[in-house]
Amino acid sequence: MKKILIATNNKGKAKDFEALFNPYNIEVLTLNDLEQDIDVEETGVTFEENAILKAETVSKLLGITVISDDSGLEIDKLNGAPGVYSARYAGAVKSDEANIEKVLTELQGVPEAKRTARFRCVLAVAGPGQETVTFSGSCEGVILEEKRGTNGFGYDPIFFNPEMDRSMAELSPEEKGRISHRGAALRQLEEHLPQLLDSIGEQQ
Ligand SMILES: O=c1[nH]c(=O)c2ncn([C@@H]3O[C@H](COP(=O)(O)OP(=O)(O)OP(=O)(O)O)[C@@H](O)[C@H]3O)c2[nH]1
Ligand SMILES: [Mg+2]
Repeated sequence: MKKILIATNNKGKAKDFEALFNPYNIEVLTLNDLEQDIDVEETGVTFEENAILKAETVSKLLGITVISDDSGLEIDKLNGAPGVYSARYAGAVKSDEANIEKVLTELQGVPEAKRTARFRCVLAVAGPGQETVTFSGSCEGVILEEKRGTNGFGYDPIFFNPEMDRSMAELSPEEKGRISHRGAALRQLEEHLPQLLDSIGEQQ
């Protein structure tokens, strides 16, 4: 079985990637599976900058081809916040719970029609001797007034997807993959898959 390293420490993302790579018979590994601790500082101001930064840093460090994911939630009423700061919106320590509370407080009293938002995801593929490439996807939705569902991670319980008529956290990983920002970006990456499989094949 081929293996691909996703340059992430986020276990929720890892589950999304597993659902998306399973059909290709590719095993998903993340930075949590390595012995050394790697945490790249995200100094970029766009998803693309951060995705490239994470992929290139980890690829150079390990000398292999990796995929990174930089993603986040943009809420129109909050002028696009939390955006690239989604992971640590409520403070330096990453807490999905505290982030959700902060968003719900900021949107208190805002009617449904003005609670529009989208998830964005940029994937970067970097490898030795290869030009880094990026792929992006987005997913439109509405911020709920309270949490619904227990699947997924991050803001999934308060992100309602009109297409599925459920919150992201009420979807199975496969259902989420069909409509999510990450799924959309990965389908873009599909065109690059032969090249990607070639480069990860050589690192077995
Ligand atoms: O409900 C959600 N469903 C999703 O599908 C999703 N995708 C991203 N996010 C949010 O955006 C941050 C990413 O920030 P981020 O790209 O810097 O990742 P991260 O710091 O969590 O891990 P790493 O990959 O950097 O190691 C995450 O923590 C989440 O808060 C999501 N929330
Ligand atoms: Mg991060």
